[in-house]
Formats: sequence, structure tokens, C-alpha cells
Amino acid sequence: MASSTTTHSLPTPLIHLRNHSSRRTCCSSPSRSSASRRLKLSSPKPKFPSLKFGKFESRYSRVGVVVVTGAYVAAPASDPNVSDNEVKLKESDSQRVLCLLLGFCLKGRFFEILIGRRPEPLWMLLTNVGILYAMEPIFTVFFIVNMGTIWEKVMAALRAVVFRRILIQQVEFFDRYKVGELTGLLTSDLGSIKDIVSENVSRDRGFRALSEASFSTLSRSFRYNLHTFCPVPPTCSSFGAAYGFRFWLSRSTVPVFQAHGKAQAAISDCASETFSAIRTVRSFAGEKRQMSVFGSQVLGFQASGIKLGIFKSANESLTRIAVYVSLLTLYCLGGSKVKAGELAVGTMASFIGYTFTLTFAVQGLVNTFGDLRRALSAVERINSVLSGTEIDDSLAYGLERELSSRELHDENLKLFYNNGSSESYLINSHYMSALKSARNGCSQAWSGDIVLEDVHFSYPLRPDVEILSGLNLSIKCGIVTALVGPSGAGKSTIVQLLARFYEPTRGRITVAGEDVRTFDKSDWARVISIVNQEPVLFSVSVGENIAYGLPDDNVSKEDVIEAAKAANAHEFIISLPQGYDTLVGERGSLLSGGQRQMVPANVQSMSCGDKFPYRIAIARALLKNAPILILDEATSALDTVSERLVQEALNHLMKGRTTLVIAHRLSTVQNAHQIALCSNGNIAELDRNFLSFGLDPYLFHLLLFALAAEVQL
Ligand SMILES: Nc1ncnc2c1ncn2[C@@H]1O[C@H](COP(=O)(O)OP(=O)(O)OP(=O)(O)O)[C@@H](O)[C@H]1O
Repeated sequence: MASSTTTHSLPTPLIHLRNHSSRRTCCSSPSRSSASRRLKLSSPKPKFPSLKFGKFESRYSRVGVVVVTGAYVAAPASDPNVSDNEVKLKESDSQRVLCLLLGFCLKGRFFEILIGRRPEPLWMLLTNVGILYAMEPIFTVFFIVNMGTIWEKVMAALRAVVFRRILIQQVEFFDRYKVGELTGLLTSDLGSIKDIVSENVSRDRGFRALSEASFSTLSRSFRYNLHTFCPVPPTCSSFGAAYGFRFWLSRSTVPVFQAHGKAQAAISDCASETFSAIRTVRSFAGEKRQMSVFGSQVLGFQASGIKLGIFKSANESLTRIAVYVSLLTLYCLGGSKVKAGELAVGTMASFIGYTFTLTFAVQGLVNTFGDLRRALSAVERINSVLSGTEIDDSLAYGLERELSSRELHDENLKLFYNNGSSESYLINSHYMSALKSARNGCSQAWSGDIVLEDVHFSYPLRPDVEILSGLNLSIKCGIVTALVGPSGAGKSTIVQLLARFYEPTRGRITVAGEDVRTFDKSDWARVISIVNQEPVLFSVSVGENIAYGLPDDNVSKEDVIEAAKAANAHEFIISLPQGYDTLVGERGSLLSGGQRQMVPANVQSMSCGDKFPYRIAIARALLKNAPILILDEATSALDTVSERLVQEALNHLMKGRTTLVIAHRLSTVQNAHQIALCSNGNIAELDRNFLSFGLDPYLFHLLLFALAAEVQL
């Protein structure tokens, strides 16, 4: 190979000109070579400050600058016409590292030294390469650890924002979306966004792939392009075509990704629905039906997965076609040039190296594009769920106020607070701050009646069906009102309005004469306790489940025990293997078969295991001590002991409170101070003496139906 100059200055147009000419020196005109030397000597001084690297400095610098300036690879490291002063370059650390990388890994010179066509010692070359190989993993660890940490923090903040945004939606939002869909947002959708970084910090993907691909293309273009190496334009155009087509393809795959995400959410929805209602499924022998529903979701997911696979394969094969066309062009055109002596073998070899680098980089980019598409459709799904809905202003305002005003001792809550007032711009703070605290509502509810005045209501998802049509009901302070009526009459709807899960579409609800809408809804829960037939227990200990009655307070163990005693649950709880610390399973299933055997037989008989959650709920309500109590009476038959225990607990709970009982038993109705019959979205108040003669439960229900059908309200 011909030898000419060592180049060592910054990449100015002047230097490019010189480099091109120096390259030609090896193959063609000597006059251009001398011209290049003249130009080289007049090159500007390097701008970078000098750093002493001892012996290695000049060698690395020289090698590196050759590449940076796009010099011809056949240029030797030393040139007798160049003075030492010129050779000693002054570059920064990063420039040196870049020089090392570029000089040894990407140049034809590397191959030529390896095959002995150049005089430089091989050990020197291998030492340099070894140093580079050692540095790479160190920087990789640094890069991945930092990127990973930053991105994990971003994702935690994002998860907190989405969770909080879901929590403060109005109740109808939860009617509209299934549990699986919402959990899917927090798991698989946010997971796809997380993958953008976590999957793309690896060597061959993401930013690295992008920089490698760009650099390979650019350096190829600068070094070989236009003058001598005709394979470059066809290679670049095939890659260009592949990129263009991929861009079009990526746009058309977004709906496919979305459909795939939806299908995945449907699977998790079906699974969570089935498992959460497992007792109902069992009791109806519904396993086969659930399997069929699940099967159809899985098949849907499979179909969308296959469709997605087809798009992915199109992407893959397109990339490969581009690579192989590029390589074939290179072999044909480059090979003929080597044969004709117009091109050095090392150059050809390095060009093949570039092409492979580009191949891997483009492959990495394809994967990154795939991640981006998935992430984009996930963002779109999260947006479509959360943007079209209305947040519950009052709840959002209350939470915002709590989180920002309070001394936060709970580290976990700081995650939500630090992300700050992301919702504050959505809230009408001026209006909200004028609302009265629910503590005022509490004190008024202890002394005043609750009145529903001409209440009309339709559920937001079925606005054309009026459930309550001008309903009037007065629930007297401190006494028990029994609400009776046939199924679907609207009893639970009244409860939901009193709890302020929904607001009446017309009319109003008052407490001691004050419209409930003048009270802050965010802590309205203080005013009302609700005990459902099927109370929900959380997957924490029995004690914590009772303490949930006052979730924001530090409830002492003594208070929990006192509440449990009043709810007649204490005996049963202490008979459990870990007492109050016994963990409650999902949906309140308390004991495994083995644990049941450890509970003494006499306790088991009085445990009314199935009604245990009901008594825990009573204990919770006792702890909460709200002035208004709403009770959906347990319908399932209890044995005499259980019935007595539960009734005693309820009597305890109802004492002195304004109580509304959705009554399913004659005894409850007979003991109530006031009876309201709900039918056709309206109320008729009944005289309790009307039922004071002995009726058996069957006759009682018959009578209710007859009344509901006959009474013109
Ligand atoms: N979230 C909802 N969205 C739309 N319609 C609803 C919703 N909840 C209940 N409904 C409808 O409102 C009507 C009244 O239901 P509601 O649950 O209040 O009756 P109910 O008297 O409590 O019946 P049951 O004694 O069987 O519980 C029913 O037709 C029911 O289908």
C-alpha cells in the first residue's frame, strides 16, 4: 500500500480536501499529493486543550483524527514530512476515546495490520483493542444503571399519577370500565411505556443503535462516497427505501397494537371477574361457561397476536432484504474494484464490517420502533380512558388539600404528593373551598332528620331510564327506618344517593335542613356508615380490616378489640391461629381447611364463618361511629346462635343513630320505628302497627309484593 501523510487536525473543509487528495496519492496522481501537503501544513490549530497521555498521545491522536476528518484509511501513522510538533495533537479525553474506537475498530488499517500488510506491531494493535474492550463494559454498566434508575423513577411517578387519576373519577367511570381494563392500564400499558427505555439500553437497540446506524452511514458516505466507491449510493438507497416503507408500516400497525392491547385487557378482565366471583361460579356450576368466555378472549388475543406477527415479519424481512441487497451490491461492485487494483482489500473488508454494523444497528432500530409503537398505543389507550371522563371535583380537591397541607409521615404517599398538583388545574378550587366541612355535616346529622325532597334520578349510563321519579322520604333522626320493596324498586339507588356516590338529577337531599351539596363530599364518608350484605374484606389482617373503619387515624389495638367485642366477633377472632393478626385471604376467605380444623369445635359452631365478614363490617362501623347508618340486612338464613349474635351486634350499632335498614326480615320491619315502601321509583310510608300482628316471613314477602303492585304512590 502506498504511504503518504499523517493527518492530525480538526475536520474542516480544508482538511477534507487534503484527505481526499492524500487518498488519491496512493492510487493516482503524485502532484495532488504535494498539493495536499501544502494544504495540510496550513491547517488550523486544534481547538481542544491538551491532556498528557504520555506515549500513547500522539499515536492515538493521529489515528483518530484520520477518521474524524474522513481521511483515507491507507494513510500511515507517521510521515517523514510532518514535524513532531504538528503530530502532537491537543484533544480532549472524549476525542481520544472516539479516536481509539474509530481508529481501530472501523478502519481497513485494522485488517491490514492483522494480515501483516502493514509494518506496525500486532501486539500494539491488540493492546489498544484490549483497552477498548475493557472500557466498553465499564461504560455500559454506568450507562445502564443510570438510565435504568432514572426511568424507574419516571415510571413510578407515572404509575402514581394514573392510579390517583383513576381513584378520583366519578363513580359512573367505574360502571363504564371493567376492573381488568383499569388494572391493564397500570400493568401492561404502563409496562409497554417502561420497555422503551428498559429494553433499549442494551447494546444493539435504542439510542446506541441509532447512533451506530447514523455513524456507520455517515462515515461510509464521507469516507468512500461519491468519488471512488460506487456501492454506497445503491446501499444507502436500499436502506432509505426500507426506512420509508417501515415508517409507513409502523403507522399502519398502531391499530393492530391497540387491538392486541385491548384483547390482553379483556383476558385479564375475564380472569379477574371469574376469580373474584368464584363462589358464585361454583354455586351455579358455571366453570364450563367461564372457560368458554375465557377461551373466546384467548382466541381473540391469539388472532390479534398472529396479525401483529405478520406485520412484524414484514418489518423483519424488509430489513433483511435491504441488508442482503446492500451486501450483494458491495460484493459485486467492491469485488470488481479490488480485482482491478482500484481498491485496497482492507477498505473492502472494513466496508463489509460497516455493513454488518449497520445491519445490527438497523435491526436494533426496528425493535426500538416496535417498542415505540407499542408505547404509543398504550399512551393512546390510557388517554382514551382517562381524558373523556370527568373527575370528581370534590374528591380531587379534598385529596389535594389533604396531601399538600398535612405533614406527610407516610413515605409511600410522598410519591403522590411529589407529583403534586397534577389535578389542581382541573378543579374549581374557588367553589370547592366555599364548601362546608363534613365535620359540620356530622354534628348536624346527630341532631337533624335526613330528607329526600322530590328526588329524580337516572344512572349516567342509562339517562333515559328514570329510576327515582319525584321521590320524597324523611328519615327521622336517631331512630330506625325500614326500607322495603320488591327487587329493582330502587332501594339500593336511594342508598347510593345518600352516600353521594351519585347526585340527584333533580330535587335535593337535606341534613337538618341543609342541602348535602353544600358539604365537602371528599370526607362525606365521615357522616355515613354503610354495612352491606357482602362486605369486602381486604387482604390484610383481621385487626387491620376492623381498623379500616378509620383509615386515616392511628387506631389502637384496644379500640379494635372493643369494636370487635361489641360486634360479637372477638371470641371467634381470638380462636383463629394468629388472632387479630390472622391474614384474611382474597375477598374475605378467612381460613384454610387446615386452619379450620385448628379452631375448637364449639367456636366453629358459633363462628357462622360465612357471616364473619358481616360482623367485621359491623365492628368497622362501630369504630367509625358515624351519625347515619345504612344497613343492607343479611338475607341468607342464619342458625339461631348466629342470628342472636348478629342481631345483638346490630342493636349495639344502631343505638342512637339515624338508621336506614333495607329490610329483608319481618322481625326487622316489626322492630323498626318507621317503615317506607319503595315502588316504581317512589315511596309510601307505612304505619308500623300495620304489621304488628304476627306474620310469617313468607306471608310478609307476599304482602310486600301485593303492596308494591297495588299501592298508588
Ligand atoms: N350502576 C347502574 N347503572 C345503571 N342502572 C343501574 C345501576 N344500578 C342499578 N341500576 C338499575 O336501577 C334499577 C334499581 O336498582 P336497585 O339496585 O336500586 O334496586 P333494589 O330495589 O335495590 O333491588 P334489590 O332489592 O334487588 O337490590 C334497576 O333496574 C337496576 O337495573
